[in-house]
Amino acid sequence: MAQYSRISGSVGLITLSNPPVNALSAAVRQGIVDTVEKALGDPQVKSVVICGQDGIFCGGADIKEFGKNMSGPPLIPMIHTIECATKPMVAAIEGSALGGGLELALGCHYRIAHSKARLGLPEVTLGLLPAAGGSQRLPRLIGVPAALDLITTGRHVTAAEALQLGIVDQVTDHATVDAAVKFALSVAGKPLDTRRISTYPCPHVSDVDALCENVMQKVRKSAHGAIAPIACVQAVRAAATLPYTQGMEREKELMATLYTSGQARALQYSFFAQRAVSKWRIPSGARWDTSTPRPLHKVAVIGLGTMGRGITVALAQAGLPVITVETHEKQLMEAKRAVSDMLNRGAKRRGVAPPLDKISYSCNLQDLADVDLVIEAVFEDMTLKKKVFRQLSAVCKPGTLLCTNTSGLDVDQLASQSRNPELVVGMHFFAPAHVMKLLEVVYGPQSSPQAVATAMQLGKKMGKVSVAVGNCRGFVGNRMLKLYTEQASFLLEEGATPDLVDQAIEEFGFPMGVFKVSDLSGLDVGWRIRKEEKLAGLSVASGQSTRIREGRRYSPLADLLCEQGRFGQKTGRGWYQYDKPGGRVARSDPWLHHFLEEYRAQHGLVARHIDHQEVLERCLYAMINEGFRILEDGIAAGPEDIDVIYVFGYGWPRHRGGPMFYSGMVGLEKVLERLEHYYQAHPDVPHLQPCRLLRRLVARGSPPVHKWREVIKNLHSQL
Ligand SMILES: C/C=C(\C)C(=O)SCCNC(=O)CCNC(=O)[C@H](O)C(C)(C)COP(=O)(O)OP(=O)(O)OC[C@H]1O[C@@H](n2cnc3c(N)ncnc32)[C@H](O)[C@@H]1OP(=O)(O)O
Repeated sequence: MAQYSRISGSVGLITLSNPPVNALSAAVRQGIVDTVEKALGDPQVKSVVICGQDGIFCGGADIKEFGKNMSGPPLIPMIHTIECATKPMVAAIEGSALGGGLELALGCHYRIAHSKARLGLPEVTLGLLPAAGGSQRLPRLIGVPAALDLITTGRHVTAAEALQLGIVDQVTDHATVDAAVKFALSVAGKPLDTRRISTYPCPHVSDVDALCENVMQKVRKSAHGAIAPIACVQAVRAAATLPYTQGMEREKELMATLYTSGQARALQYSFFAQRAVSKWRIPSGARWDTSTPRPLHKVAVIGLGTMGRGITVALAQAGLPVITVETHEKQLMEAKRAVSDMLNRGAKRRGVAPPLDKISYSCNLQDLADVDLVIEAVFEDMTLKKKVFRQLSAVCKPGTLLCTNTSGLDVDQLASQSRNPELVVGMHFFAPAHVMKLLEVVYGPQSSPQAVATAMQLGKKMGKVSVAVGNCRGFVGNRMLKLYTEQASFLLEEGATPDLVDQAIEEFGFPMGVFKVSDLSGLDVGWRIRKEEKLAGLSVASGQSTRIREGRRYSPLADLLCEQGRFGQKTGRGWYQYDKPGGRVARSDPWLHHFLEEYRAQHGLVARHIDHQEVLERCLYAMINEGFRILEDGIAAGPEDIDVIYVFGYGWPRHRGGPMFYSGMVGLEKVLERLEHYYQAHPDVPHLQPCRLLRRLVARGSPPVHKWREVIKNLHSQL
């Protein structure tokens, strides 16, 4: 797992070999120990180059080994031996040097990187810290402020930035190993005392305590309860204040707490879940590795409201020529200005030229005759969307893929409007579409493998995490969200306040509570949909109780607020009050509390004490139960799909893995027991009734989440 050869007469070349990313598995570590010993013991070898096979230096520790019994040589002494070597050790960095890979390179005396290489210590994203000396060597090499930035965020830096920071000694545009060998020849025999990073004093910072405290506060605010970023700050502080050996002890202590934490498990699960969803397969049998996407030369977006604009920006930034269509010239020009502004701002941030020339603007649908794919982003109205699909079907060339950006309407109904329903899929983007990472690709029973593959690949090209899901009301994300928001409203009826509910949810780790999100997105959006569904407004059947719809409990609270013109931030009033329409800072609203009291009195409801635990159980378990139903229905292929959707699209705290993973952490028996309890207390809320899959999993001894697919398969085969 590490190959050894001697080249140019006196350079020992060690090549890490563990495709695809040369992760430091037990075998690779053993290989490094053996080959380093060989190189150091060979009198003909005067210097050594360490590189990785297939254009990648090393992706770090083998994450698959985490949580298993440790075998093979540990990293710390291995890197220490390299640093102590009396022959110059040179790291030749191509592709990536991440985590343990960069720590290995920091143990070397010199680092030469290819200009396209990326370097970083992303352990924090896996719930860990760079515990193979990285937290102690990096601050000594580049200073405490820069090390704090890299280690607490886990961000990857380019070779150019790495050179500027002093992480690498040389950057090359040519063959990296050749450059490193040449360099190794030039430094053979030179003293190494000044090249051992662990012996460096940490560069002085005037008030290290204040600096660390400042970063700690920032990290606490953005971490939403994640513990690894905090441990990272503590480890770097140790580097700044303690001698190296004591700093290493502190690094070890901090790592011991993180390594066994549920958060590390959740984040590592999330890492693999994100990759698993790209290997999609759908009930028709089509799958990622046997379906060929269609090449896209030109794409179109119809409808330039908020969503259409964001999608256009994301497409242009991905380098795709886009033609956009709006009905009226005035709206088209307004949208053009907004899109250009967004592109200019994005380009300025990234230091590149804005891709303005990728976009053309039109008011004529006929201009779409030659596009390969259209994303329809018109108003969320089935009649309008159907009309657009009929028109597109008539205008576009044969083979054009028609995609709808609906957030929950029936994709099959839209497909039925097209001459080629097999070429229709949903592409559900999340607002703002040029920022949010999630894309739900919604397939119907007729969607061709090529249509799904093309939408999935387009999502990837746009930098999205794409998840293939089946067609149902709300798809995966919004279908589950409905249960969560519904429980939140019921809790208000029973005695809670928006402030209490949001506080519980934010303490759990969501960046924003359910009511703050509702104020931000606008209460009128849901109100319009509920009116269309005849759940709210004048079309509610007369004689219908205010709090019952279709025989189930219904909370009209949001409708009542809308009737008062309280649409959220945009009107300056919603579940909270704001200093002005468009204001962003939510303040508790005495009017709302009084309104809730009156509402309860009017409906004979007696307010009771509700604690954070109940808020979480009611809101989250109702949503999780629906997640199990979604798996039962085959709408999502596995729990990973649901979890990725929630982490990337709905602010679910990543260090809690996702709703399905979280249910496993809580214990499926407990989730089942609490749902049974709440269903008994609220028999008029059928969604609280534990679903079959949850019961089946508990009956099977609550297997870990990676085993659920087997149980789901068995359940499906019995249906
Ligand atoms: C203590 C802790 C220490 C010392 C650590 O080092 S923790 C690990 C730190 N390293 C990382 O966090 C890097 C993780 N990997 C990546 O960021 C990326 O994979 C990459 C930038 C290295 C390559 O990206 P890309 O080309 O897009 O490829 P994929 O991400 O799709 O990965 C390809 C497959 O490799 C598997 N993989 C990647 N890294 C690791 C790893 N460190 N250990 C084990 N396996 C890894 C990944 O899961 C993909 O597998 P498949 O899906 O193809 O089965």
